[in-house]
Amino acid sequence: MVRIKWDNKNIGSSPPVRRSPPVKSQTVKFHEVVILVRKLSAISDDGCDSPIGGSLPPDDADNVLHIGGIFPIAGEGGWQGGQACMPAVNLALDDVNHEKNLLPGFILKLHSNDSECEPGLGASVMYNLLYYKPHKLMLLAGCSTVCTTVAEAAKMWNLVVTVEDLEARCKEAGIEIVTRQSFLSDPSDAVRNLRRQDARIIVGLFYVVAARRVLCELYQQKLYGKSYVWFFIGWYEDNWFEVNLDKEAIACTKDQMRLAAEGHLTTEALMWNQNNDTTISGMTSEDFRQRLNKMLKEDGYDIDNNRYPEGYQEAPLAYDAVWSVALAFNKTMEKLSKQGKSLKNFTYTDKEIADEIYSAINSTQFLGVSLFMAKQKVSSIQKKVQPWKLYTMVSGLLVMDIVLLVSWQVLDPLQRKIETFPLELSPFGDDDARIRPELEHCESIHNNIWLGLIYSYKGLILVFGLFLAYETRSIKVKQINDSRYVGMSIYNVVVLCLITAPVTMVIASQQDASFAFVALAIIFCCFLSMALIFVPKVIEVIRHPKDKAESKYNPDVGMSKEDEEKYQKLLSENDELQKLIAAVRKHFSVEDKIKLKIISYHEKTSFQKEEKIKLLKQTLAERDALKGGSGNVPKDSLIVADFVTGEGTSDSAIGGGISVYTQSSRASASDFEFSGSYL
Ligand SMILES: NCCCC(=O)O
Repeated sequence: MVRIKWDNKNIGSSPPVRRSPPVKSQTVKFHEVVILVRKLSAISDDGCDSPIGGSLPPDDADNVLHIGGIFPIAGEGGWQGGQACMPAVNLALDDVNHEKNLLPGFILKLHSNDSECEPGLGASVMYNLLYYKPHKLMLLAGCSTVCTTVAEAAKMWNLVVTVEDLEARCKEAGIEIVTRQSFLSDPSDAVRNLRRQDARIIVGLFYVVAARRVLCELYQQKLYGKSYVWFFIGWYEDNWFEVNLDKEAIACTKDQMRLAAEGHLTTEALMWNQNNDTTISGMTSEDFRQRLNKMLKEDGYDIDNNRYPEGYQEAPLAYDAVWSVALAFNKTMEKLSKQGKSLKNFTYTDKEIADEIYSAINSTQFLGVSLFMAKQKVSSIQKKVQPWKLYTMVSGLLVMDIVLLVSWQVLDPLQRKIETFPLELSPFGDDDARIRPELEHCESIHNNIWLGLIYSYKGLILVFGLFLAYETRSIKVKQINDSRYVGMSIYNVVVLCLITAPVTMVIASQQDASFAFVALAIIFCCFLSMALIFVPKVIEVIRHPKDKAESKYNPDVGMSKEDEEKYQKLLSENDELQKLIAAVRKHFSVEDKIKLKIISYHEKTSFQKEEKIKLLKQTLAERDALKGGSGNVPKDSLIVADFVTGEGTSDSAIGGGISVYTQSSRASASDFEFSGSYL
């Protein structure tokens, strides 16, 4: 899922990563998921904003499905992608709500607030969304650092932290991580430590404002040039290292920044669907671009002069995210209506329905305006190789064998032939006796032609098998990840054939030796091939005996081995968390738990965040007082989904994924029961 983007308009196929041309950074695009945003406008009494889409029914109407959003719009220094994603979300909600075959009789309504890409504020927004009615079916968030906070505070998102994932992968690949540095606002000590540790390959995970500071610092401390390799996040604007220098009081000139940035590597997601296919909404991605541009122009952005708001690249992901939520709800509702139930009355204590929702989200596939969804459509198509096709192919090969062998037998049957040798003296010393050795052959008249025919046909299949194994060598799809073993088996067959064929020709006249040699070669070959194909499967079944039982969570999607392992890990962590939650629930009140969870997270972070905790605690206390101490979070439970990107800051970053969690009780914002796995 890697693409390389050489410039913003020319997103192409996959050339290898290499050093960038002068000044311009090269960009490797990674798969990116979805960020949703919502304008911080028209804030209503409940602390959240009014619905998108004009004259929608009131909050408590039976036909409204509520979702929550924590999105980055204002603020500085982080990622304010909501500026462009918000119009995309507006478009999507409008389209979804006007699609009469989708959620018939219901509309989707988003309640959101601005996190400013600030973790503390994000936690407060989350609290408000959970605390006030109406109950939200799902919570969406964007901006990695906020997602991390929400994940920590809510103790349920369990997303892979980027940095940790990167470290684990480096370890797997035998790459030693010399040091890991983080900083709050001044990177000089962090850069100095890198120099001290003699780090030469450095991965920087921070937002663009921090990136400019780091770049200037590494210029000052001379950590640039051919002796260093810097990796930065790729979604910064193209000339990020030479803009806003005065505004941000960067103590380097443009030339110095250019020099320091020379040759750095960046990674970025390919977000726009590159095909001109009509997508689920009836638009092509170009139609979507034009509609979005029109909205942005109306909002005052000078699109004609390439002045795009932040998050423009991610806008199709935001648009598709709303469609995926709507489709998943739709699927769940159809199932529920057959059982006389409704999504509207859903509580997450109902594990069965929670599983239905999770399964619906996991198996939702459509062609969207973003590459994320377009790629899903292409897909794990590959996975829809039906078993009957495989059976047909194997049967075809078998029929071919039968035809060849029968033709051989009918047209030129194998016959017993006797080869005689010159008379030999008797080994018993009898002068009157001579022995004539005879060798029985079982062959046809045109034996060599038939053998040549069969060898050529089998040889072709062997070569084709090698080709397939080579082509699928990097595919990690469970159903077809035999390629390595198939390759090894074919290699084994080829080597044994190359040895056995000439040897049997040479020793053909020594019948017993020839027979033994061929028989042993065949047995060894079959044994090894079958062991290579089946032993790993048996080991897999022994290691993950529960796989089959849990396949209901993900009936249509083939998971990679990696995803499966993550999934298993999450399931066991989930069990632990549930036990913990049950234990904690016995001892603390609802409000205590919310405070404790949020406080424990923030204790781990910065002074700045602690300040926000104080505010949050104050808010909680005020609300306690207002509600006479009985301010519970909504009685019904909540489903939370995360559509986040895969990058973040150096001390708190978050991996991409779509996760669904269910709140196991009305207890607290952080008491959630995880009920699914990553995509
Ligand atoms: N592509 C923008 C990602 C922003 C973030 O992860 O915070």
